[in-house]
Amino acid sequence: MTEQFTETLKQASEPTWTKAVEHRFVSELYTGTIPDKVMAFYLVQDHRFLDSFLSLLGAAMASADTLDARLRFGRFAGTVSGEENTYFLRAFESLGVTPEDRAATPDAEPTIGFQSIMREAAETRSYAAVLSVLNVAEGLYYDWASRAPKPLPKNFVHAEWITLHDNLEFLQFVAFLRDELDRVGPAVPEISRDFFLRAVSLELDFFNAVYEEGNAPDRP
Ligand SMILES: Cc1ncc(C[n+]2csc(CCO)c2C)c(N)n1
Repeated sequence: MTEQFTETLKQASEPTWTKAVEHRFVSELYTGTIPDKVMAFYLVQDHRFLDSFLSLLGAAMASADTLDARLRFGRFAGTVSGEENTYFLRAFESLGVTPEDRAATPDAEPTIGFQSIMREAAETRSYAAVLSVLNVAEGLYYDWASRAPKPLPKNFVHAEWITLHDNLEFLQFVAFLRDELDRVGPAVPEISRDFFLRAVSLELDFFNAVYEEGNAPDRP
């Protein structure tokens, strides 16, 4: 059954997928208790992720095999370029992160890893490879965001990072990505699996990096 293809990939990525979705960063985000220093580090790194992510979306638009898919990627690229970038800038301001601070912060290892896997997927010109990375980057974020308990934290820096990944438009986009990979992935299972599994590992590494020495205080 072709519609189980993404489910098979997700199962194959366990236990890493669940470790990422249930990460300490996620549980502290739910309760609004991530220290500012940790959140600032995460968002500075993630803002860089966004840059390569937009070029991956461009590759999706170029490699898609239908007009409908191209239109959806185009609309989504518009949302990401507008609202999401605004969130980052407001969050940096609220956390006291200046443009100079950002410029002085080097890319963390998982940031470099993500930039290269996104570039690599784009360069394959394979729609399935691009979709595999997108399914992880979007599906894994929807998975944890949609499980957030209510009420959301008061601080918008935390609350909006949840609602950006748990809203109707995002849910529909995640469902679209899944349907697309279920449709085109089974013809190229090895490349799909390779990109999917590597992307899940990078997601976990990305969360782990924010708690590594130098970035975060120890647990109280
Ligand atoms: C490491 C990392 N992985 C996935 C996402 C999720 N994500 C990246 S771009 C984008 C599109 C618009 O929200 C989404 C959902 C992230 N932010 N950071």
